Amino acid sequence: MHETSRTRTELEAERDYVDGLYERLDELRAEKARQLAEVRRTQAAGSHQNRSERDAFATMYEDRLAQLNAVDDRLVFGRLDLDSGDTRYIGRIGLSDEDLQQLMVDWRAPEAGTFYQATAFERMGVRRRRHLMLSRREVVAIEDDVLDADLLGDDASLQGEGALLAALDSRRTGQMSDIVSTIQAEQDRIIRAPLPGVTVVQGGPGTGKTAVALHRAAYLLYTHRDRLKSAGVLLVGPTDAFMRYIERVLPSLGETGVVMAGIGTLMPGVHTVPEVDERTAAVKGSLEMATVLRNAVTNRERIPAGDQRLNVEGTMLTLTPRQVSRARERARATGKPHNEARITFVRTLLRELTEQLLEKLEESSGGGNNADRAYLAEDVRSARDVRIALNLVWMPLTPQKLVSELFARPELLRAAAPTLSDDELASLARPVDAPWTEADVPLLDEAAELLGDLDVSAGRDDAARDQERKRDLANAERALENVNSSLEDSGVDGVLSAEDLARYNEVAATRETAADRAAADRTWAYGHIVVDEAQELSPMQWRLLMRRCPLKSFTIVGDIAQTSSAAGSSSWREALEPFVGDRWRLEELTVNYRTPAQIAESAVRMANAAGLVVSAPRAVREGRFAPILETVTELEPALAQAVPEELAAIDGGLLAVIAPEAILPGVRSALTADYGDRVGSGSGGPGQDIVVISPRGSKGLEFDGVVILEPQEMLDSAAARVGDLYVAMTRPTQRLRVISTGEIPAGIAD
Ligand SMILES: Nc1ncnc2c1ncn2[C@@H]1O[C@H](COP(=O)(O)OP(=O)(O)OP(=O)(O)O)[C@@H](O)[C@H]1O
Repeated sequence: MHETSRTRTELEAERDYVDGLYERLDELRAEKARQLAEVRRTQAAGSHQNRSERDAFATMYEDRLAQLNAVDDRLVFGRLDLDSGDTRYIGRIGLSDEDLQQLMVDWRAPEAGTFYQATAFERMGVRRRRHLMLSRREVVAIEDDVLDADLLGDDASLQGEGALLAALDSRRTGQMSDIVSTIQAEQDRIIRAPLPGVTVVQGGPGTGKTAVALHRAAYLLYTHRDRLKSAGVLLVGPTDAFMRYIERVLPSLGETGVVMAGIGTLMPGVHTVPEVDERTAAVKGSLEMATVLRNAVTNRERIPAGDQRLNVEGTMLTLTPRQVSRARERARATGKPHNEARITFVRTLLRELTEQLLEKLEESSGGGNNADRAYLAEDVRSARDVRIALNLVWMPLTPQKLVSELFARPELLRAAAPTLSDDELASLARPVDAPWTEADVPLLDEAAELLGDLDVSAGRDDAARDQERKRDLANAERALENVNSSLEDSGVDGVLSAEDLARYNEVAATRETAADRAAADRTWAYGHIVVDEAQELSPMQWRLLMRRCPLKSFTIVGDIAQTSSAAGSSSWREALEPFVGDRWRLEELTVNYRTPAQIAESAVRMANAAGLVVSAPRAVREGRFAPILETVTELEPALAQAVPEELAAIDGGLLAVIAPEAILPGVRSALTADYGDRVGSGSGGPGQDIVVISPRGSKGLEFDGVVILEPQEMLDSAAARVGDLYVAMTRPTQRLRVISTGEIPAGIAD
């Protein structure tokens, strides 16, 4: 048969099959919608238990429906033809027909692994791998990798090259998209790495670290559902702009159970601003702060200088330093945090003061006093003098109060931080009502650990919640016996467990998702944590994250060469050693999927010339445009000329103007004057095709075109790091233009 007509017939056959898959998807959606409507209709009636069961089902159907709706785009993307003669379709979720015959395998399932891993050298039972490219619901192209050594050319390392290059060349939207159809073998190995332990993924710019981190989160939730579902997975990124950039990827993979948080948002209820002063960030980020905070807390458990006279209902009692000191020892011996140990402290002193009151009253009445001890204890407890005296020596504290007063009162800070230099102390000083910064979050978290629960009655709430959960679980088990069969979902996921249903029950009761609850609870212990741009984390931030995952199950992705925070790391070993010793494994990503070779090479030359050693990944694309370098006398006219030219060259794509922090406001207002609402920040919003951003703000993001202003300034300014310019230069997917009123930094040109 003629080649093109053969391809046409194949294409038609694939279209038919894919039509069938969408039909099945629509059927399942209709079924879920019907079940949901039915449950809602009967919701009002019945006993409390019946109602909560129905709520649970309603929530579950809503979740399933949302999942089915999320996978419409590029539902299926691959097909494997196996040595056994079987054919297997790979897609975003698993689908089976009514007779439970498998129609499509979930990309995360073990049987789908070969789609990403098989090569001509190690075929893994695969004869042919086919990539299906869809536009809406229609197959528009197919591309085959024939894994038969005789038929192959030299380079077998890129899988589905056509599909991959099409994905890489597509215009950027300001929102990251998933790469599920073109995951490459070295990425897949990391995505499917075992759950336990710490996996560090080091990779240069554009090697897909963020993509891998997100797909790994989805893979882990799918594969280790039982272990991770209730504990959840936390994904931490550097900035809110970055979190917005990646927020749609997981839903498009059908996952809603991941808590995504910027590192500055991990203290519930505390809103933060960036820490602008590098020196302050470095001091706050160092592990010494853990000791400083411990000292700050113990210094707030004071011994008064002399005896205190306390008036209790007209009788004068004496509180001696020795009494306070003994009570403090007892309280500290409980090993509890400050606020909780305070109960022992107060109880001990109240008992002693009550004793004293009793003695005094007996003395004054000649031994004949028979006042009820309980009454006297109450008198002591409620006496104003007593309350003030006890509070002065052992004040109940919130983390916010401890930290804000520590930084606002030099004498407190000096006493708590004897090892910090005057400069370091000065960098921490600030007014008591200053806004919280991102670097304060781990300090507040540390303080919360040292202080414990302020409202000790919260302990009772926890107990009540536990009790309720046990009851939910028992109800769920009973309910499941009756209805398990109706839960079978014809192939979309498996059968629910009692735990599942209990979780849905809880969720239904509180009307929030498990992820919401986790995000709102500072002490939530996650089953796994994925950290992106991890090189930026300070030791104190690491310490916080380690606390959030007692199992120490982490995926850590980053690039040491891109570190820009003064508090960040210069080696993975140094960053992780204090927490996990050498118990971590290193994986590397070596291919740059974003930046064309001409631009990537220029960035590497610049970094090397400035003394930064970078791992230089191999760029997948040559690129059509060499970087444009301009030395000008005045910046503004040069920018005014460059922007329209670049916009035209990227033909409706997204353009970033990356400038040093100091000139950013001027650049923004100049561009806003010309382009109005089209100018945005971060990765841009709807209708925005120009963003103005600092090098650090651009971290993790990407754009079709990038204009860098004053590159030398990015290297020279007080807080500058070579990594800043390196990050800026590696953001474009198509074009780079560098404009400078001074020298163009060495290495950028050939
Ligand atoms: N296998 C792949 N198929 C298609 N696109 C890919 C693949 N791997 C990576 N990409 C694309 O390459 C670009 C860079 O990926 P990503 O942002 O994850 O890289 P990164 O290593 O986190 O980069 P950086 O460290 O510079 O922020 C993204 O547009 C991503 O979608």
